[in-house]
Amino acid sequence: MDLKSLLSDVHEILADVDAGKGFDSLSNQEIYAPSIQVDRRNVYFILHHKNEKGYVEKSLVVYENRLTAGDFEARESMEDVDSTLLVGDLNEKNNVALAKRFAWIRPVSRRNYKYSFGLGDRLGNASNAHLRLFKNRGILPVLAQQSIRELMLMHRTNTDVFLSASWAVFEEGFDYGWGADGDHVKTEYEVDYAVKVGCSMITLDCTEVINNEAVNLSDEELDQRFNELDEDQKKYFNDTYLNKTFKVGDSEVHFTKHDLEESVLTFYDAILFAAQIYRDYVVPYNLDFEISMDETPYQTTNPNHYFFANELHRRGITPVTMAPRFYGEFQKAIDYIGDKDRFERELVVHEAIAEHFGYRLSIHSGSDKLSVYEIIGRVAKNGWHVKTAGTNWLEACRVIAHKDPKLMVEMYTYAYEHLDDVKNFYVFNAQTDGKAPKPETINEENVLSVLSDDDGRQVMHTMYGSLMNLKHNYHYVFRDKFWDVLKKNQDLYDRFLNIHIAEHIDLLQGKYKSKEEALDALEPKTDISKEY
Ligand SMILES: O=C(O)[C@@H](O)[C@H](O)[C@H](O)C(=O)CO
Repeated sequence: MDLKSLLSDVHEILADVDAGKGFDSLSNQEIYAPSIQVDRRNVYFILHHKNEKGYVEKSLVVYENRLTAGDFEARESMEDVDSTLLVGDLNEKNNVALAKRFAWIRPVSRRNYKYSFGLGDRLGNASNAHLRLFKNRGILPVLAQQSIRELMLMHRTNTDVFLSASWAVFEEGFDYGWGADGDHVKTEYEVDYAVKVGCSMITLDCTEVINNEAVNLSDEELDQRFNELDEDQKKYFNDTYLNKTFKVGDSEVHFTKHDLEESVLTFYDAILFAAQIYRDYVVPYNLDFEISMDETPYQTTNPNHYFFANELHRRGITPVTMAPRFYGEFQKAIDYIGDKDRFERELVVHEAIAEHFGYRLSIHSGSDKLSVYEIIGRVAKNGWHVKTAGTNWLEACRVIAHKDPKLMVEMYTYAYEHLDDVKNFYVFNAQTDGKAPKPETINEENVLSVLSDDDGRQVMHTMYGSLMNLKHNYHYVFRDKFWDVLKKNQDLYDRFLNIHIAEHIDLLQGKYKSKEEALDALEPKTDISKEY
């Protein structure tokens, strides 16, 4: 690296600051201008250098008083008067050093934000595009959001997820605030893991402690099971809820005997677990707390939701968000399935319950649900948290389908033929309905169509781990080729991400009133891949 030339770049930046100029005409165009930070006479920025392979290599440049510059790990450096100019990697040590200087590269709670959006980035290279889209939108992006399931299947660590998000925040100069979610944590071990990495939020997934048998019991069986409880428990539950109607906003929630007994037998274990995690982790670490029950096989009724929220409230617990399992199907990678009118009617009551107890609703598997975002945006007046994740991975697959269709055909074929790999991790239509495009019908000319087919999308959405970690003779079968294509086409990936997530938030924020209107406005009318 030509350090003398970099030193003149630093002096040019300082001169621009003194002259009150911006950084839009710097001599060195490898300086990524949004990353420039100037603090007194100290200067920090990220360099983008395109190497011979066509990959963008990123380096951190720091010009800081020599008495403190030792916090950073330099690849190379030089002294200049009382300062040190150094060039380093975007690694954990340098991220920690920067966080001492810029607190906003550390995640914050969603507590003070009305709108927040989960952007699970399975590959670790989507956050820059996301941040450029979220600037000035008034939505807190939860950039670091990978479930334990995704970490395990992708062979990633939460540290990697956290750092790739934090570096993107610095690089884009995004000081509005961002979140890091220990997503779908189910045990104390997983909660502790998320906390110790530095997550600002946990999504406590109660699936394992929710009793799903209760919902299938007859009234007699339910009553028999309920009457096995301690006398004082039964007295409390009956006195508090039986045949009671609770007013929440303009709505009401009524508890029949069935509602009460089903709610207790289904959720009381989960309530006690959530209360314990709250006591042992949320309070001590001042965590942003989300409770999710969206991956249970049965819908969360309005009485179920009220019961859960009220029992938390009695214990002095108010989550930031709660994720019931709403009416209808919120499956991975495809639009909402169900009666939208009934979805809206019940969402209104769920929203009233959330407002009554002081939290927001969280919409899980929120990606691609374009047909109900207008409803959610309009009904959730208290604000919303929408969580997407695998949908960004599919936009990376879109780059592959455009730039290396042969590779995409091979990946889809493998995913289709090995779909059983994920049968213990996900539940989706493509596993059973036999509608996914058959590999023998897919070729280099039509492989892109897989990403606009519901079942094809679900096959690719869930098989990310199998695809990226498959080896033959100790070599990765797809991973290295996948990354080679993606790194050479990061700009195209960023463009696809921007279009795709804009469709989500423009509908949620009411810019467009229907899925059709949003797609017509945002979906390219030509093959934009040819521009890259
Ligand atoms: O695949 C996963 O485990 C995640 O994408 C998870 O489903 C996601 O974080 C979520 O809950 C919202 O889509």
